[in-house]
Amino acid sequence: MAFADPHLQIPDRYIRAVGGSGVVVVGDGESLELPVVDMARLLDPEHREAEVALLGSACRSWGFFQLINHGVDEAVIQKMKDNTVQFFELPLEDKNTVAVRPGGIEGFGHHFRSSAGKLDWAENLMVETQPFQQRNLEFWPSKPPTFRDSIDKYAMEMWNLTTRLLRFMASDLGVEQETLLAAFRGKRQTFGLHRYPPCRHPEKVIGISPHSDGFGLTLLLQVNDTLGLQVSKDGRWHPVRPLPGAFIVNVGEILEVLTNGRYKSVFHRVAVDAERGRVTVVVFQDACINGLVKPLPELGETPQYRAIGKSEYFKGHTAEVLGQGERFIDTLKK
Ligand SMILES: O=C(O)CCC(=O)C(=O)O
Ligand SMILES: [Fe+2]
Repeated sequence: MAFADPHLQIPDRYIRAVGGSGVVVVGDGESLELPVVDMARLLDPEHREAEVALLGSACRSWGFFQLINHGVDEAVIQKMKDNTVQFFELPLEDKNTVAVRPGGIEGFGHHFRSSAGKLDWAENLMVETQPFQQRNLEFWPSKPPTFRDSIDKYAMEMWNLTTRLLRFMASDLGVEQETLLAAFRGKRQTFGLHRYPPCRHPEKVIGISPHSDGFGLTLLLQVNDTLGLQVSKDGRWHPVRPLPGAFIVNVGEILEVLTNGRYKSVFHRVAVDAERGRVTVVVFQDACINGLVKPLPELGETPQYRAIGKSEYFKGHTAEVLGQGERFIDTLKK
């Protein structure tokens, strides 16, 4: 595999003519930091109002924030981190026992390809974790032995965290909590575990090409402190400096549509480091209203997006017909 031997030439299918990790990033001094939302303050009646406003403004202006004091069981987080690292350290043949199949999404392998057919400098494991009946355990690694249990417990924690966040988002948006929760309840939850190996020429490759997330809400956990994630704001890439123990949360395209454009789903990408690998655990929470992607009725008096069926939406989102800087939901705008 290309990643294994640091002395090998970088294969052409990873090399980006333009748009490698070297492209303009804001300098250290001028870099804006992501907003930081404090769950302890959201839960404290004395600070709630101000913190809800901060959460709302983060979702409206950045589409991203860091979440501290989130209350997720630290032992469950640690197990998930350890098992993810142990899985990626397995020999390739072990990882390939859950290899992604042609045309499939779940499993281990390379999942992301730019429109020019170039590969991202990463290996990934994708598994669907909810609804329970839809779990394909054949794609859940049996090594390390505690991995399945770790995924199961982490899945539950992430759903609970999602419901906590949605309640405060509903409050910011001025909608009934239940209306927003109902759009997410019982829907798909997908895990994306990513490993970005170091690369001797990071400027020639990219860990994940620029994209905006297609589901409702994304909850990202950095397993180590290697930098890499960059968020687009005002036409420039801002490196995210993860706070110890924080989650990085971002608005997906479906949440943008549900809020009728109030919250923003923004482009982000991952740059690769020359010396250090990076591992992340990403959980995507899906949403829809009676099988449709459309604005919540309470917010959609004048809908900004036309309603579309779920399967048509996913076909559109995954099709490689969009140019750089375009999102599928922009094609739904009225
Ligand atoms: O690993 C990261 O930092 C970002 C991953 C990501 O953007 C994704 O999985 O959609
Ligand atoms: Fe993403």
